[in-house]
Amino acid sequence: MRETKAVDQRSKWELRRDVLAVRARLSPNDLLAHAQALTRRVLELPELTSATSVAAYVSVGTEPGTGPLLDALRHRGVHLLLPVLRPDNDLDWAEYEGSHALAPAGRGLLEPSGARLGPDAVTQADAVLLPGLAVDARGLRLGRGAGCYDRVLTRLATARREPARAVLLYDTELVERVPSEEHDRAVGLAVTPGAVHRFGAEES
Ligand SMILES: Nc1nc2c(c(=O)[nH]1)N(C=O)[C@@H](CNc1ccc(C(=O)N[C@@H](CCC(=O)O)C(=O)O)cc1)CN2
Ligand SMILES: Nc1ncnc2c1ncn2[C@@H]1O[C@H](COP(=O)(O)OP(=O)(O)OP(=O)(O)O)[C@@H](O)[C@H]1O
Repeated sequence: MRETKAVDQRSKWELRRDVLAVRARLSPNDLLAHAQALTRRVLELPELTSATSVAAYVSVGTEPGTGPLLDALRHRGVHLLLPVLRPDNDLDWAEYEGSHALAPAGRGLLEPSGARLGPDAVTQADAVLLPGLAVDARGLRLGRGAGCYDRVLTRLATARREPARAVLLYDTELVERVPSEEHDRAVGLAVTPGAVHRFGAEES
């Protein structure tokens, strides 16, 4: 049991390293083109066209770009929540009030400067957009390893909330299997610049 855990941790670490190495090779032009394509696909999702409140995040570095998406959703009148990383790796939330109201935070993140609404604020969202490094055919995702979004998914389940949950990735980050642990919970969707993937119960 202990040994299996150690093997899983190692394979998670290796997959994270490989994905980040591929991302590091993206040019500024690639990043822009992918962000635009991703924005189009997310905006077209029926789950998003009907949403009045969406929990999203501000992409940084070589992550699939969410900047244009945040502004388009805000323009639609959507109430947008953005995460604020707490010292215990849980996420607090604050409203997106435009790019001028984002401030540099720890770990290279950009966070909203407005009032903190508390970790439970995410349970009020109609849709949650999650960062990630890979997702598999079961909808299980691999994140950066702090467990922030594992906690979010647990919090939604505890509150018996089932908002649409979509992880935003590049096309190459859909894999057959990610190493998973008992605390991992599946998401229903993965959106990449090239496609929308639906998993499990949300499959159509
Ligand atoms: N843009 C964005 N915002 C986000 C996340 C994310 O993945 N991306 N998060 C997702 O949970 C939460 C913040 N959690 C984080 C947890 C760990 C690290 C981290 O390990 N950073 C590295 C440096 C960044 C890198 O990987 O290049 C570090 O500090 O060593 C970053 C964010 C909420 N906001
Ligand atoms: N619901 C939870 N509550 C508290 N801690 C949790 C929860 N889920 C996972 N964790 C802890 O978070 C740590 C990292 O988990 P894991 O490797 O699955 O992260 P990840 O999915 O890659 O990252 P993230 O969720 O931040 O994107 C683990 O040590 C785990 O114990």
